[in-house]
Amino acid sequence: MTVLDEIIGGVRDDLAERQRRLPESALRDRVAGARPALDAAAVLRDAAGVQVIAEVKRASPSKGPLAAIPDPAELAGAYERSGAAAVSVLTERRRFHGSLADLDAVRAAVRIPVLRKDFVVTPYQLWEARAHGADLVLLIVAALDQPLFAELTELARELGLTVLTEVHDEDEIERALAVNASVIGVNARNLKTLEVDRTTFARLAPRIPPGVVRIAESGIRGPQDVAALAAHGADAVLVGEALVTGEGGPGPMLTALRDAGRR
Ligand SMILES: O=P(O)(O)OC[C@@H](O)[C@@H](O)c1c[nH]c2ccccc12
Repeated sequence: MTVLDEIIGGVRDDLAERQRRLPESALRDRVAGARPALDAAAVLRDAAGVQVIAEVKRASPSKGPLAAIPDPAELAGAYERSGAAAVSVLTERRRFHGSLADLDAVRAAVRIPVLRKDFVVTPYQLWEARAHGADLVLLIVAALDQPLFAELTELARELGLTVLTEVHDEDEIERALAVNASVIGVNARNLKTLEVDRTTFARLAPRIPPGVVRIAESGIRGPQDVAALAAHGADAVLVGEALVTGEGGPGPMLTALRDAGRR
């Protein structure tokens, strides 16, 4: 059993509990009354430089607790003021200490696109994402078989959500392209082993066709890493730990990351 399998087991248990409390039909009603999702793909590609998706991240399976983040809305506001293109909110509870309440708080606090970052394995979670104001949703190819991945991609699009399709090898890029993924995130962390390989983006980026938004995810420590990823064609970077643990708050680090990604 991999770490990913273990995480998904917990996600399914928590999900069953939420589904008992709130039927999908109630979520659908909420979605019908929600304001439409923002066009996030357009925001993530900007000729002026590498865009930063800043993550609200309290903890991770690999590092344990990172930051308490008592007020996610305040952190997200700081991200927005410091020039983040989008905010990622981890909603997984057991390993990342996140929640849909965090997503609600962040959604209410910022005008930029918001990503629901979780281990999505059922349509219900996509309805949840939209009902709670997400513009983007993460789909992890390694967590899904191809028919389910295709089904979730299609439903997400119907809901107006931009899919950030996460891959970590060549085979997964092929699977992403088979469903016409428009935004691909290359995760330097292998979710089955939790190991980070910082050469992953440089190796895989050439396999992603032009026209697809290319995002480098995980293990970005500071400006030097962003400069290297920019040279390898990253449109955006997804950063958690370096922002939530940075001295002097997230602002200075975010500014430095953006400066390093200028073109
Ligand atoms: O904290 P980091 O190393 O900057 O990583 C952020 C983000 O890439 C990471 O949280 C992440 C990427 N893909 C995921 C999938 C699930 C949970 C978390 C993730």
